[in-house]
Amino acid sequence: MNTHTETTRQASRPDTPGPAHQDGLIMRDVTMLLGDGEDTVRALDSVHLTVAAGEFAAIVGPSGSGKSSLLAVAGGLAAPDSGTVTIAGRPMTAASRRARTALRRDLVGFVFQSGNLLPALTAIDQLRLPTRFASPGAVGRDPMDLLTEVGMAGKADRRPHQLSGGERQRVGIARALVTGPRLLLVDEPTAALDQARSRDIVQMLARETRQHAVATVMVTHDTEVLQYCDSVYEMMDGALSKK
Ligand SMILES: Nc1ncnc2c1ncn2[C@@H]1O[C@H](COP(=O)(O)OP(=O)(O)OP(=O)(O)O)[C@@H](O)[C@H]1O
Repeated sequence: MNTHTETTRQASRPDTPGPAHQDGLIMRDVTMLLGDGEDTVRALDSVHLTVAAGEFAAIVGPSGSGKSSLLAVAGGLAAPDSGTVTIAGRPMTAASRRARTALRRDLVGFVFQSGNLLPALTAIDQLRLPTRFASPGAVGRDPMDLLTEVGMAGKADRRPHQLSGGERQRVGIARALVTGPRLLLVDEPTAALDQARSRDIVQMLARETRQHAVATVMVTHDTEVLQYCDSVYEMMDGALSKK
């Protein structure tokens, strides 16, 4: 546990203390329709999901069942047709589009399938970039400390093409964590990795989630890594149920 970061976080966000679940993600009765006319799809159908700070939740389900839609709405990238989304006590769905963008920047980290790194930047600069856009007073983490934590300190000056798939994913995860998010949304992090590297990456996500009290939601097709998660949900035709 990074005591300094935790203390600073409490001190700088006096409006969000309380039970751990209030510090995490709460989705209540969330419905989102996509498409129009006869082609309308209920991408999310009355979804309820609570992920506490420090909890690592996994979402599985067939292609087209609504998993990406769920991540998009949870992270404030898309607005649902009805229902509410709260992150660390902040109501995302009640916020204007502009306010939602600011909340997303301060509260949410995204990790994509292949790391999604910028080709021209070194590993350390991938982490420095988001800290430049953070709100004044935002609680961030030191880029080099974080690279060390994910085992990438020795390759801080390498660009993405000089890294393996697993190493790129480590940098992508570190980048998502550098602004000190309260919610981490992870989309198929092991899709391009072999089994051993997949385990390493998911174990690292589990450790980061607990040590830094982040609420983490990971979409995965990889049932092998579910053993490292605290809760597992299944998405089916837009409806979410606990497994
Ligand atoms: N822009 C859109 N317009 C209309 N329908 C859409 C749109 N985007 C997605 N959909 C539909 O919404 C449903 C949910 O899609 P979503 O991408 O959330 O599923 P998914 O579970 O993430 O799939 P995958 O595992 O293949 O990524 C699908 O039926 C999809 O065809």
